[in-house]
Amino acid sequence: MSNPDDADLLTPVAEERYLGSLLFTASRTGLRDEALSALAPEDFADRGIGALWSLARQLAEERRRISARALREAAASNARGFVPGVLDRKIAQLEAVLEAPRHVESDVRTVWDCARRRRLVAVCDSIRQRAVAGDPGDAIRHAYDALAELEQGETSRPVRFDEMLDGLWHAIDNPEARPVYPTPWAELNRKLNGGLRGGRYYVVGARPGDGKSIMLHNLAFHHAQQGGSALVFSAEMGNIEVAGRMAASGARVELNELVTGDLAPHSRRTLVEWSEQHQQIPLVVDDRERITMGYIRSQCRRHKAVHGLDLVAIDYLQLVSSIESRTPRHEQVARISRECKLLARELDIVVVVASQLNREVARRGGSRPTMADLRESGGIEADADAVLLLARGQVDDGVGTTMPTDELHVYLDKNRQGATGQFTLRWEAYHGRLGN
Ligand SMILES: Nc1ncnc2c1ncn2[C@@H]1O[C@H](COP(=O)(O)OP(=O)(O)OP(=O)(O)O)[C@@H](O)[C@H]1O
Repeated sequence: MSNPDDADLLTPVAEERYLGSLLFTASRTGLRDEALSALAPEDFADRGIGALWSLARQLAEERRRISARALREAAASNARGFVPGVLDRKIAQLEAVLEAPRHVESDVRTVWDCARRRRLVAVCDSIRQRAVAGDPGDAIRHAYDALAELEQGETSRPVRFDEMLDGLWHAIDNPEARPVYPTPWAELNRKLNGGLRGGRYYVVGARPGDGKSIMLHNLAFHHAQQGGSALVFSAEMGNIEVAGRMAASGARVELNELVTGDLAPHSRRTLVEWSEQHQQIPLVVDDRERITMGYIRSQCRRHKAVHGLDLVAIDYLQLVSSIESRTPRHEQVARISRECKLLARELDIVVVVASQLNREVARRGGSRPTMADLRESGGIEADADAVLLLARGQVDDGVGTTMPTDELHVYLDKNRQGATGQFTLRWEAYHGRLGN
């Protein structure tokens, strides 16, 4: 703020005039209350005025009259403590620049605009500092994060009921404005009222080996095949392995042939043809092993800005590292889950996340998994818009043990926008796919 070019951002005159006219002359309390809720103490460049502002808010909340005397009394009883002489001078200063309350609205705008500019300048300064002194990759990620956070603060505000109704009617009359992305599975589409939607967070939970990755790969591939842009974070599996599974699934070639490289001539031909047809689909796999939500967020933002993005798949939640190494793991997982939800809302994209289940579920033997089994956090269940739990079908082999069948039971145990229920898919892991 020492740069002379920044002088306009300080706007002490507008601030003083604004607070003075608002506090001491505004007879219309509605106008005053609206202004008190529109600006926060930190929106003022002069910290003394910001402190007086928070006192005025306190008086308004207590339904007391705002006056110089009431402010002095409130300051005297405030735990933070105000220096009386300094406060008196500040109040006198405000009274000296008193103006008619008709300026209030334009002054609110001036103070608010300047506060936004100051925030933007502070963010630019921090980006510059990192660009000059830090790792360039980190600086770029920081820039994305910091600007997105700023933008989020700009756009999110409480919405009045009439505005909400306008939004609702707009959504009803323009269904194409909120696209639905069908999954490969008819029954799931029916239960989800057509398919997956932007802004929502879906969790797929299963025991190890029960098809979480297959489901995520099938979803992402299907989405990209329909022309939608998909980004898969595969901390568990390298990108060649993911490509192999997608190719086996799409071309209906045995996964074993791809894994061993021992392709029958017919399979090779099918695969060549399939590869030519699909090489341009908008699907990207990031197989970095150590990922954090910060990394995922910045990759998603960048991807969305450069290529567009509407579906992100994360395989799997418990492999996302936390930077808060001292907090208990269940709190870390709850936080990561919360951030997945925020990511979906902030970028208005589908976020699908695989999650491991607790060991308890294995000890219970054949019983089906429940949401309580989602490993390490009940937060996952609370945050998710929909929770799908997968379990291989089992039959008694006649000698006291069970054998897996070619069925995969899918339990939609949470569905924020529709009914819950259950359905069955065909287990075709040899092709890396789940069939209808
Ligand atoms: N070539 C293959 N042929 C037949 N089945 C296979 C083949 N490759 C993998 N599978 C089966 O696919 C399943 C793995 O599915 P998937 O990777 O989706 O499970 P997951 O739930 O993601 O497991 P994890 O929790 O270990 O990540 C296993 O049951 C495995 O036996």
